[in-house]
Amino acid sequence: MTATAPLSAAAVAAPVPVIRADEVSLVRDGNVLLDAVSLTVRGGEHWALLGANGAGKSTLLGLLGAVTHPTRGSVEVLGRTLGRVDLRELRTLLGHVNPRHPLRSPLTVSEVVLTGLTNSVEPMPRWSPGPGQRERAERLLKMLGMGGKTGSRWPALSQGERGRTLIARALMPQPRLLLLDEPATGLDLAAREQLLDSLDALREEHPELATVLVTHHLEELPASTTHAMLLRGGRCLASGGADEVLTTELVSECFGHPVAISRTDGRWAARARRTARG
Ligand SMILES: Nc1ncnc2c1ncn2[C@@H]1O[C@H](COP(=O)(O)OP(=O)(O)OP(=O)(O)O)[C@@H](O)[C@H]1O
Repeated sequence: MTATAPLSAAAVAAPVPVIRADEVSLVRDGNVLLDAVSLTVRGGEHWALLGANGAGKSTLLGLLGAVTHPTRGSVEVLGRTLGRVDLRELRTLLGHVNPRHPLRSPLTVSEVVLTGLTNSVEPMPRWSPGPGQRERAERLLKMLGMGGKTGSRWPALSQGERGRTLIARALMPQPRLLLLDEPATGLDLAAREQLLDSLDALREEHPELATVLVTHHLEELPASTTHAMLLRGGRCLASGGADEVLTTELVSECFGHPVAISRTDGRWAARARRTARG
């Protein structure tokens, strides 16, 4: 397989990692935003990317989503090296959910989801979806708990409903990897739980799909999370199986604060550790 061969169904089915970032560094204006970070994500793996504000989580997500190029190191998507292949082609394999989706017009939920096929914010002029595509949009919305809202208009949606609509939109081109940047931020308790249930359902229905989810809060991790990476100051502090990485010791070091981590019914929680008062 050469780096420049066109993507084929056979290549997509090949047992190569969905994404492999090898010692990636990113320098902007002389600042090292990421320093030699390596991450390999395989089909069916669900990664949590955690770290304090400014740790480099969104920067790494941008590299994984083929939005930015590394200053050093390499990123391979299904064995194709970023910078050597057509980015537009690679991006169809990567669903990126941006919570700041810049949509202004009052599209319906179904219309927003269908823009995932043209990778545009607004519907493309002179493009209309086929019946199979409409049916897929409806099916995804139903799986994400939005089946009763397909005709609702974007400006009238709650933040949680928008988030789930954007996940359905990102899934339209059948990506191999879904990148989720703080999907639960700003959601109330019920909306967060609905989102996490939807992510668990999605992962069950699409066992080949890989995901990388950025968050600050362990409570925002779905129970189906399999792996985790902790970033601190642009460096990888720990990376591997979720239960090996999401420990009291490592998470405390990552956030520079003593916390105690627990896991109940598959879900994680963090609380500050009490320090002895003198
Ligand atoms: N274009 C840029 N030029 C210079 N510095 C940048 C640029 N983009 C981001 N940074 C800096 O890089 C660091 C990492 O930013 P990034 O957004 O990746 O962090 P994050 O972990 O996602 O943070 P947060 O949790 O606050 O969203 C921050 O200190 C940020 O100020």
